[in-house]
Amino acid sequence: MAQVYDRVALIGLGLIASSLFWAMKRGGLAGEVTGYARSDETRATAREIGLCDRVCDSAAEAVKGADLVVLCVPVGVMGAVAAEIAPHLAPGATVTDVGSVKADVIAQVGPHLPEGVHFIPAHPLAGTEHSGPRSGFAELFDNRWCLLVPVEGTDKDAIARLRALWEGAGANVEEMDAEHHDLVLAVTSHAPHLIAYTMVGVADDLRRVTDSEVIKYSAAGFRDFTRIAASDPTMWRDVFLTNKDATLEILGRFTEELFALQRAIRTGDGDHLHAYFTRTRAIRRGIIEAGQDTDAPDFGRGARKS
Ligand SMILES: NC(=O)c1ccc[n+]([C@@H]2O[C@H](COP(=O)([O-])OP(=O)(O)OC[C@H]3O[C@@H](n4cnc5c(N)ncnc54)[C@H](O)[C@@H]3O)[C@@H](O)[C@H]2O)c1
Ligand SMILES: O=C(O)C(=O)C[C@]1(C(=O)O)C=C[C@@H](O)C=C1
Repeated sequence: MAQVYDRVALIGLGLIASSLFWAMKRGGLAGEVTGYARSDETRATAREIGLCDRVCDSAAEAVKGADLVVLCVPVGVMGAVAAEIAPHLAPGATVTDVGSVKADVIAQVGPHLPEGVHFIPAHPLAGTEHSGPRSGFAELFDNRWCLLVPVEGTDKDAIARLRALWEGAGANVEEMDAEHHDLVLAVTSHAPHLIAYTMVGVADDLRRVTDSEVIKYSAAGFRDFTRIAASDPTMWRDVFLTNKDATLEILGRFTEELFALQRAIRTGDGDHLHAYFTRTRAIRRGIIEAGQDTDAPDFGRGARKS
């Protein structure tokens, strides 16, 4: 695969940055990759495991001369990091991010960037419940979506280059506008995470009553909830605080449906329950038939490493 950028800087060295680093190395997509993380400990780990060609002690040093800068920090601090790096960006460089929320990140970052720097927000729809510099792996983005959310008037060549990077990292790339992105992700990722957090919290409360039975006998569905609920607290706190409106809109609809199901159970309305579950089963089958579940063994892609 051809090199896409001469110099890439990764700011924040956790799951997504480390996965992108290994994917870039696998594909020969970047010349030199520099990296910076806020904590001494993370930088020391990165040096120890060879994460980045050069680990820098400041964000300013990491972005110096870079033609691509990737912000891989929690969405709540994107603006502060952008302010820190802005004076040190090379003219003509591209700044992108991997944040799970887009409108708020655009509002935070955009105002800090100087004229002549291209800003192309992005979001790879791939992750695990693990975090930190040791958690990444080169295959994370294989056959996953990466959404680019360019603001109006962005340079087409700069977009094409970022697209080539993500495709080289294994992802399928599409463009979307920020508001739509945030609503779609509220349905497919943010609200489901909140529900998982809540369900595990409920079980934990119950555990105090029934000793360790909830954990001991936990079935597959609940185990999946516990995996999701083990995700990084800082990342998810920031996701909910920055995608507030869309998440509250979806949770409102969720609550209405839940009340309707609750009522059907109380009144013994089996027809309602059966019709509802038939509809949801068809949705799952539609996803599988469209080949969009990369975890499904039906497609021979194997289970995802996490
Ligand atoms: N984990 C996922 O499933 C997933 C998937 C797609 C996108 N994202 C997004 O990617 C971004 C990174 O998530 P991650 O899972 O890699 O998190 P992570 O916790 O593994 O890594 C975050 C890194 O940012 C560093 N950091 C935090 N604040 C900083 C600051 N002010 N300056 C410099 N470094 C700082 C942390 O020390 C850490 O190295 C987030 O915006 C998240 O929303 C996460
Ligand atoms: O598989 C997981 O652990 C994830 O939660 C990954 C997941 C998701 O919801 O699908 C989480 C947050 C992202 O912004 C993108 C991907």
